[in-house]
Amino acid sequence: MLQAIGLTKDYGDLRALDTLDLTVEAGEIFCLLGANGAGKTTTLNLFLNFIQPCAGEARVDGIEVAKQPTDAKKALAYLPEQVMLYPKLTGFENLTYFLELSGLRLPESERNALFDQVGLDQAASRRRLETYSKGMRQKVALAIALGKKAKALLLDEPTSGLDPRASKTFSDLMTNLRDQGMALLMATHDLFRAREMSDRIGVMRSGKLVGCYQTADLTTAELESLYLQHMSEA
Ligand SMILES: Nc1ncnc2c1ncn2[C@@H]1O[C@H](COP(=O)(O)OP(=O)(O)OP(=O)(O)O)[C@@H](O)[C@H]1O
Repeated sequence: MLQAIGLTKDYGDLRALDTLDLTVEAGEIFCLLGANGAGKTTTLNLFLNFIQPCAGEARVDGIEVAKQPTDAKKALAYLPEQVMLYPKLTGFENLTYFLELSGLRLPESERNALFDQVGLDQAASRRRLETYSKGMRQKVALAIALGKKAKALLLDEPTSGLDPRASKTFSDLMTNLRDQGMALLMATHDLFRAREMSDRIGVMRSGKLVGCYQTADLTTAELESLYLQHMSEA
């Protein structure tokens, strides 16, 4: 569903992403780990067409992002570290507005059902977004993604700033989306949650994918040890 083929991005002399080859299948959660500046956000930004590759391709559902950005975008949803929604509108109004921007007019019952799916109760969905916690704002963004029937979800540092309970709720939601067939690519520093929710984990360093692991084969301690080993390699 998500495919990077020799994907490369330079900023002047700096190679921010170096010939990345990566596939995330439908029904899979792939977590990208790596130190600050390793190239995780650059990877997401290339899939989102926020930036252009210097070489290689990013593909979404077989569509080359740089060549057909509008079509690629239809299949994608994005959850940035800080969800950008309208603070003066309610969660429900935000959902309605963003779905309409995507050309979707769903009956109220279906919009309510989207909030049920992400675990935001109806009373809360009628409150202004400025009163929401980070976890609640994420739920609105996920309801929008579900409403759009996005096939793939890109996430940047989604669990930073979430308390342990909200983080666990978030993790359960992600595995639920995965089980519905969505492909999820997540940049994170949260080894514990990455280990808990993902199917595969990639470790990036200096723009390169230096390790790729099946999560089921690893304990959190083993993952941490592997991660530190990669970070200490010159
Ligand atoms: N617009 C830009 N101009 C110049 N350099 C950039 C730009 N955006 C990113 N970089 C550089 O590209 C490299 C990769 O950055 P990127 O944001 O992808 O890292 P990251 O792995 O997401 O880090 P973090 O964990 O801090 O979010 C870094 O060295 C960064 O300074």
